[in-house]
Amino acid sequence: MRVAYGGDADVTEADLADGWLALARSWLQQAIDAQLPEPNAIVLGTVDAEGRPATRTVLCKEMRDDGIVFYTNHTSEKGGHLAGRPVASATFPWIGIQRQVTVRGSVTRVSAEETAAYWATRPRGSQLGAWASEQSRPIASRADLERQLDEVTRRFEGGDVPVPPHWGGYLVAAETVEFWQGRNNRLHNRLRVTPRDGAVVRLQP
Ligand SMILES: Cc1cc2nc3c(=O)[nH]c(=O)nc-3n(C[C@H](O)[C@H](O)[C@H](O)COP(=O)(O)O)c2cc1C
Ligand SMILES: Cc1ncc(COP(=O)(O)O)c(CN)c1O
Repeated sequence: MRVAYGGDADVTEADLADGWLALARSWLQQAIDAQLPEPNAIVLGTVDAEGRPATRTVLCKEMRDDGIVFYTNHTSEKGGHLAGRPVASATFPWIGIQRQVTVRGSVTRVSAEETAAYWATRPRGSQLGAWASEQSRPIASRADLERQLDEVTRRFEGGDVPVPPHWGGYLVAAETVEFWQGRNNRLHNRLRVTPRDGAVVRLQP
């Protein structure tokens, strides 16, 4: 497998004139228009107490001035990592449009109000799933997991499903944001922005 990159216009420092967020949103829109699967998926890297990295995919639910937001279980493995070392790296792997954006920075929880507002938009089935699963913990069988779902389904029958205390959003602060665009001969474009001072640095590919 050997794919030659290029064909579209070069991304340049001028594309960052309106800041990283405008460019990241425009690339996300291009990923959506190109019908990439799960265009808002990010590969999220965290580190454990010994500094060993771990990655998994989550969905970015908001891109805003101060960073990007995803939702998960606070008692999951990643939740444990973030409690101990509140830093992360998140990559949008838009390989189908020869792009990649990586946001790195400190991680904080979003407010309970913000989590509640997002929770309310989730389908009831996903809400029940968040109650039914002790994310990242072992379970003996699929049947046991389905029993846990039956149990919470009964518990919340006839009413709204509240936000689980173990569930919520995290903000990965945009301390650095790198825009990568594939080019021919592996001479890709890489622009790294530091939003705090607006500095843009071009990195060798
Ligand atoms: C496309 C895709 C999207 C996902 N989105 C989320 C998500 O938004 N939140 C989440 O908790 N897990 C999501 N997952 C599951 C995670 O990848 C992961 O398995 C789970 O969060 C447990 O991770 P952990 O054990 O490292 O904490 C997603 C998986 C895929 C493949
Ligand atoms: C375990 C888990 N939690 C949360 C999410 C995010 O889902 P939603 O879009 O329903 O918030 C996903 C998405 N695949 C998931 O797999």
